[in-house]
Amino acid sequence: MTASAAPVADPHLRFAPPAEHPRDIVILGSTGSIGTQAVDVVLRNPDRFRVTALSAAGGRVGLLAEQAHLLRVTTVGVADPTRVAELRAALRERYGAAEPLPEILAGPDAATQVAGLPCHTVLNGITGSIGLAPTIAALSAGSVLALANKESLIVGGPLVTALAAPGQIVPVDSEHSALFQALLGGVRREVSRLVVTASGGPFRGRTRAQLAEVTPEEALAHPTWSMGPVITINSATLVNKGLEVIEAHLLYAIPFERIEVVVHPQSYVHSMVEFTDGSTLAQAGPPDMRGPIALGIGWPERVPGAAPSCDWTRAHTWEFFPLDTDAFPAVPLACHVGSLGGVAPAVYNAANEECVAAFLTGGLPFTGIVDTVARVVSEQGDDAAGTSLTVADVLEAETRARHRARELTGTAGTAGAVSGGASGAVRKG
Ligand SMILES: NC(=O)C1=CN([C@@H]2O[C@H](COP(=O)(O)OP(=O)(O)OC[C@H]3O[C@@H](n4cnc5c(N)ncnc54)[C@H](OP(=O)(O)O)[C@@H]3O)[C@@H](O)[C@H]2O)C=CC1
Ligand SMILES: CC(=O)[C@@H](O)[C@H](O)COP(=O)(O)O
Ligand SMILES: [Mn+2]
Repeated sequence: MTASAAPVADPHLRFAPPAEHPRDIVILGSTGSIGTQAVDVVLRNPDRFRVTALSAAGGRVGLLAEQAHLLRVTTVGVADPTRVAELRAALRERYGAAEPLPEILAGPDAATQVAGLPCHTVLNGITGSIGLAPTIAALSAGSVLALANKESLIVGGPLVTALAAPGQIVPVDSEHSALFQALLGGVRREVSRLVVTASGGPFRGRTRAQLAEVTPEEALAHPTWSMGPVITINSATLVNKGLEVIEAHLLYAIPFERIEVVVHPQSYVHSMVEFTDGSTLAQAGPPDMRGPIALGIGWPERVPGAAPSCDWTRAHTWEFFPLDTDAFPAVPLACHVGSLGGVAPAVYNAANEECVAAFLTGGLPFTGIVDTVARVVSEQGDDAAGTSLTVADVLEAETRARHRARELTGTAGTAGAVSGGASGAVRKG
């Protein structure tokens, strides 16, 4: 895959005009881990941010209604149309009888419609490749895209990078926010390597044989971050780090050979940029996503007190280890699909989303996740690899990969992925 010559995330460029306060923000996935932390950042900074619209799948309508009321939004989107009556009742309870309710958009395209509303910045905090259409809508509307939903960039690949103007995407993923900040230390031709840190997940140090019997409960116990279930399992398999290497390649137009992963169990150093003169710039802070979220929606300004800073009065140690790719082959597999390009990253991601669902429901052993993804990639990853990509290509590749993953895991006919994927509609299962 050749990344576009101009990086879509570039801290030296300002896509939007100088910030006006308060800045209008749209939050997609507002009821999730990223979304609730974003709401927290906004509520603590009412002079800087005004949220105009929210969207969610529909699993937590009480929370969604509470957020809508607290933020006084004009529009609420919900992907599952069967939850509208409950949402309206929850809104009415909070707004009282007299006050008009926000407009409700419902159905599989609700998030995409919300993403296309006029605003300064759209924060995409949806989980899974179902975030692709909203990402495209936000970019097409000319908004800044504060991107947590890495899957949309990865499955869309050159489609998304071609649509984004240089500087239009501001990363929210902690590693990519760190790279973004460290890249300010030099110009692109002076960058020699991107070094992406990985916590190593709850099973760091185990051999492949020791991974065979681990349970969903153990895999959901991330050592340093509290996140939604899909990314938490992805951190345990290191698929998250594989996705993040592709994400770094697409955001910063750096070839895979110059992107490295290093295991750093404390999750204080969020990533590093090495420059041609041998100097390395690292970005650090205690693991707290409110920092990258605030930077993503506030860029180019920093939000004072957004997240705690390091406590240098206390002795502590930061360790770094090489990645064990025998126990955790997801990262080299991701580099392989990233280099193939075309739909190969979409196949990797779609198969993984299905396998994570199968693992969480007890239908697949932990090591079966990446084994199955590798099998689906070997069968389907070369299809349309490296060719120009359309949304239809991505959706078709995803459907085939999901189908094959379900066949291989024996979950065909079940509810499937936690998020329905780029071609799906709403949260299932
Ligand atoms: N959590 C974290 O710290 C980090 C997350 N990320 C990335 O951010 C994204 C979100 O992760 P996270 O917050 O952990 O996930 P969660 O599972 O906690 O939240 C997902 C959110 O997406 C919503 N959603 C799901 N499907 C749809 C849909 N079809 N339309 C609209 N909304 C939908 C959910 O709604 P509902 O509540 O109704 O189900 C929920 O609000 C992922 O891409 C993840 O990889 C990246 C770095 C860190
Ligand atoms: C907070 C964040 O950005 C996550 O993507 C985090 O990086 C997950 O931790 P791992 O390093 O274990 O994947
Ligand atoms: Mn991350």
